This record gives sequence, structure tokens and C-alpha cells, in this order.
Amino acid sequence: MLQLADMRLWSGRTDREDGKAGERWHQRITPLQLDSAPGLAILGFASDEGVRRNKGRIGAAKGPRILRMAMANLPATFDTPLYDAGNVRVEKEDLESAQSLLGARVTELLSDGHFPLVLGGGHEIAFGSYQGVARWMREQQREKTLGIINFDAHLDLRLPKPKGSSGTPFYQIAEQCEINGKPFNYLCVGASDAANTPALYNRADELGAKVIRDREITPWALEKARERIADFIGGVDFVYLTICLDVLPAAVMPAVSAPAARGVPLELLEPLLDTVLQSGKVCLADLAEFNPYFDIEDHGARTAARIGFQVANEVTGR
Ligand SMILES: N=CN[C@@H](CCC(=O)O)C(=O)O
Ligand SMILES: [Mn+2]
Ligand SMILES: [Mn+2]
Repeated sequence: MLQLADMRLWSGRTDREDGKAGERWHQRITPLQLDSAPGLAILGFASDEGVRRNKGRIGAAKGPRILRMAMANLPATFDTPLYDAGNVRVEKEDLESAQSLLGARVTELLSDGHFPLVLGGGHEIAFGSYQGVARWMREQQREKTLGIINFDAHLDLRLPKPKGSSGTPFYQIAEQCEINGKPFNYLCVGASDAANTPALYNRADELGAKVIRDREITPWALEKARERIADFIGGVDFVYLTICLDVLPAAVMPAVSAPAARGVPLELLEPLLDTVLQSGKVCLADLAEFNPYFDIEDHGARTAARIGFQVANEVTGR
């Protein structure tokens, strides 16, 4: 179901003595209206169902709420309008209907000229986000190609048997691409050999997915990784950026179902995200798997908010 924006979440520190330059997101954000001018639209996907089906640690349904609270105090560094577009919430165990509804909302936002920043929820968010961007492209960008860049310790290419979950979204997307005669352009950045079985790597090969492993992302190989990402982006017209927060080391991102022992450190993740965001091709971004139950003194929430801040600044061309 759809939930209206709860603007009470957007509260925080106010520094009136500093005027406009001292404002924060909670002072700028407004509820999205039908006639709102194009802007950055935050949409939540409150879902535990994908992680539950994937035998993980549930709690991500509270992610959109806690992430908004963590983002409320971010400095308002851009003039682009900032909106809260409310939530899509999974009811009972009907994940498929919620993913379809998320897709419909994403298509509407893109068609109205907004940049959707979608906050999960488990990584089953990706199959909803994708449905939205794919429909928008069918309707308005017919000849254009889409690339999916997933920053993730996991390939998320599990078979949806018996049903889709947080571990299956990119396999489900590959199936949709096949049905619609579209190429499956998928790059996973940060995959861990300790967290993906050979079966999953074999599936990635079969599907023509590109993978940059966590161990390939070091200070001395950063430029190489940036080049590989730039090459991938060079081959597509639009990018759907999805960030599974468990790509970060467990010490900075404990607030996920499956924390990463090694992960991609934040100081290396940020320049890689810049490579993607500064391409100018990103039309949609989401943050997946944030689970506040496992956070430690808001460390994970603050890190996720910082990544949201980076995305917002780059896509608004600050
Ligand atoms: N979306 C993440 N999925 C991981 C979870 C791994 C785990 O729970 O250990 C996966 O399916 O591989
Ligand atoms: Mn993951
Ligand atoms: Mn994932």
C-alpha cells in the first residue's frame, strides 16, 4: 500500500542565525504534490519480506523511517527542490504487489522529471525500482539502453524458487530483459568471494554480468576500478544505481542482515560512486538493506545518510 509522507520524521537542529546557508534538509523538504516542479524525490520501500524469504535477519522495513531521520540534519547544499514522496509498504507477505506498486511510483516520478532516491527495505527493492525505470524507458526512451550498477558484497542472482527474495532481484531482472528482448547490462561492484558460492559466480558468467570483486578495490588499484566502471557506463545511455549497504565493512555498516567482514571501505566507495554519479547518466538510485535493529549508536544510519548526501549533491549538480 501507499503511505503518505510523514513529515514529522523531518526534524532536527535549526541555526536561524546563519540564514539560508545554515539550513538543513528538514527545513527544505516538502511533501510531493501532483504539480510539484522537478526535484529530488525521496520514496521509501518498507519491506521485510524479501529478507525473510532469503533466510536473513529481518528489520529493514523500518529502514525508510530511520534513514529519513538520519538525513534530516544534512546541510541543504543544493537549490533543487527536495520532496518526500511517502512510502510503498509491503502488506502481509505480498511482496510482488508491493514491487509492482513501487515500479508504478518510480515511473510516475521519472515521467514528472524527478530524480527518485528510493530507501529500502531489503534488496528486493531492486526488482521494484527496475520495473519502474524499465516502464519509463519503454514509454519515453524507446531506443535507449539501461545499465544497472550494483554496489554489493552479493551478486543477488539467486533463482527465484519458489519466489523472489532479497537474493534474487538481478536474476529476475535478467529474466525480464530476456522476455522483452533487451540486453542485461549488469555490473556488481564489491562482490565477496567469501559470500557468494561458485553457483552464483557461474550464473553471473552465464548472464554476461560484469563483476569487480572487493579484493580488487584497494587504494593502489582504485584507478583501474574506476576505469572498469567508466567503460561499463560508456556502453549504456542510462544507469540505475543500486547500493546494497552491506558492501561496506561491518565496522561502519553493522546495520544490515549480512554484514561484510572486509567490504569496500567508505573512502574507496565514495570515489567509485563519484565515477558513476558524475557520468550524468544516473536516472534513479536506491539504498538497500538498511536494518536499524542491528545498528550501533546510529553509525550505520549516519553512513547511509552520508551516501544519500553524496548522491543528492551529485545528481543535483551542486
Ligand atoms: N540480498 C542479500 N542477499 C545475500 C544474503 C546472504 C546471507 O544472508 O548470508 C545473499 O542472498 O547472498
Ligand atoms: Mn548485499
Ligand atoms: Mn544486495
